[in-house]
Amino acid sequence: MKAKPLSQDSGSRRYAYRVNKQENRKELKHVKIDEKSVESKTETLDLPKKKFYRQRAHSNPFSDHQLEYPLSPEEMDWSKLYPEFKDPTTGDMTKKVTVADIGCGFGGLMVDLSPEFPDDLILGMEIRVQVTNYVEDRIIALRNNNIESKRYQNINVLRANAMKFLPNFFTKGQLSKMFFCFPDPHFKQRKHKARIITNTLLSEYAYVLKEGGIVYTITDVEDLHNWMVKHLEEHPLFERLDRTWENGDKCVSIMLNATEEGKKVERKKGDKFVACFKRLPNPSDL
Ligand SMILES: C[S@@+](CC[C@H](N)C(=O)[O-])C[C@H]1O[C@@H](n2cnc3c(N)ncnc32)[C@H](O)[C@@H]1O
Repeated sequence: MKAKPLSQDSGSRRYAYRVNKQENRKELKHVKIDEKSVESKTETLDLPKKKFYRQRAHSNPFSDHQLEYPLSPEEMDWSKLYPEFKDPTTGDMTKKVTVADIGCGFGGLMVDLSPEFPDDLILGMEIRVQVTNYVEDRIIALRNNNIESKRYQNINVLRANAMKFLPNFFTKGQLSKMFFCFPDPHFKQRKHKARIITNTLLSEYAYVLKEGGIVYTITDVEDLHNWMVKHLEEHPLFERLDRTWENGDKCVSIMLNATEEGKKVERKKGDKFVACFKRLPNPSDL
């Protein structure tokens, strides 16, 4: 008989850990923390451990993953992800998501962006289930452990295929920043169509980005960097920003150092290639 993977073997530590975290997640995920409970609250939550969230390195972006997504942005209930930003009297959100980390992986970029942009709602989109669960658990723990300062209330993650459903989540011109940090390189020629920057997808990114909004890209794979630059430069709605701009931008320095992939590249003393692009006005608006 074939052995079950550890994640499904009810006797394994990983299974027990995941079940426990899942219960926690169900209980804490959408809870707005009651300030009155702050004084009596002493329990700190441990940050999740990556070893319990292992899964395959890649997920096919063309598969049908049975993902949940709203029929239109109006149907999305953001208050579940950012309960602190729900107006208790009107029930409306006081802010909209304006920053998206596409393929956020383990969420390091959002964690570092959060205190720098406390008034922006930042959303990570991640296709892999266990990686998304890890980020959810990380944010639950960070919020819980920073109740008084209310830090990390402006970040959250959604399991989503960013190559398929972006306009279901965001209205036209909603975003001011989109990050593509160390995207999967899909090295083989026949797999290039699975890359997250393509002509068609760039038009979708241009739709959800506001005029003057920024696309940030970083990778350690030079060929992928050249690919992203070529496609973005060829697109009529994007213009590359120069090195001086990059050097003066706070997000570039965060992006260079905060992500888990970036740290891995750092340890191996690899190169990091950065390119940033500004969303231009639609020609019809000129
Ligand atoms: C190499 S990792 C980089 C993670 C993170 N940005 C970092 O720098 O540490 C690429 C991530 O993108 C995710 N991903 C790939 N295609 C995606 C898609 N279509 N939608 C959402 N996430 C995707 C992968 O699951 C993976 O976690």
